[in-house]
Amino acid sequence: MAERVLHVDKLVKRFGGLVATNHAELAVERGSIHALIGPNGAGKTTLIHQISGALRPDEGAIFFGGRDVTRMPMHQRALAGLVRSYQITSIFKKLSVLDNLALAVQARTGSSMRFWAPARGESDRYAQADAVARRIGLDSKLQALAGALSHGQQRQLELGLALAVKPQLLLLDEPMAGMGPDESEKMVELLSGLRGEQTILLVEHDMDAVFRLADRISTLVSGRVIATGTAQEIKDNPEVRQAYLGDEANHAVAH
Ligand SMILES: Nc1ncnc2c1ncn2[C@@H]1O[C@H](COP(=O)(O)OP(=O)(O)OP(=O)(O)O)[C@@H](O)[C@H]1O
Repeated sequence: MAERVLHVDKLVKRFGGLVATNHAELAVERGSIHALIGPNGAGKTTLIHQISGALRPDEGAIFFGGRDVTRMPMHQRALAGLVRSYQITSIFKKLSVLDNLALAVQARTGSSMRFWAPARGESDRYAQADAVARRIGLDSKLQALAGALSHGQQRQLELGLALAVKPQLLLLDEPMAGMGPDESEKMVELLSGLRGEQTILLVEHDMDAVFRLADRISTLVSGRVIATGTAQEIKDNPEVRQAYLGDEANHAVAH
């Protein structure tokens, strides 16, 4: 069995009388793209917040790289490689694509204060930034100002900023949100290209994208993970289909 990067064990989160996370179980394997789906209000955001450290669970545990991080503050989790996109760096619109990426590389290497570091440090950072630009399909836009990019390209750059930090696990919250069909398609292609080399836990409402991208899918209903499996197993699962009845996503699940 592949190594588990993340293991969520019987997690419980209550808001007053509401059980938003109900003994949720989740295991993410290294190198996989794992999607978390569920109807509106199922508790996806609440679960992701507990994994990133923004919210503290009432019961249960979260293991990251085999280490219990349940009580670890958010910034320490990020330093350990558990990174939510937008958490560490955000786009500087007046800087070029390449400069944005070089700054994100620097955020990881933490060398901003080492002004006496050899000049090679800077050329290394730019070489790494250039490599990330190619992975996110912006290698023809290296000198463009980030603010001049299209909406879809800015989302690609945001993905690049997260990748530049070299996370052990990247939490991606709705990467396709607000995108048109062409931009979504581009993002699906880029994320597919990361398969095997970047572990991703993805929350996404676009079921078509989820079914194409995810190696494994966990379905959350009323705070509980009712099923985990491949896209086909999830599509064929009667409980999942039942949970989506009446939801706009039912169409996507049923096809
Ligand atoms: N801070 C809070 N205080 C009280 N209730 C909350 C809070 N945050 C979330 N909830 C409730 O917890 C439940 C789960 O919400 P959550 O936002 O995690 O679901 P979701 O699956 O992310 O939904 P969506 O797909 O609509 O974004 C909902 O009933 C929501 O109203």
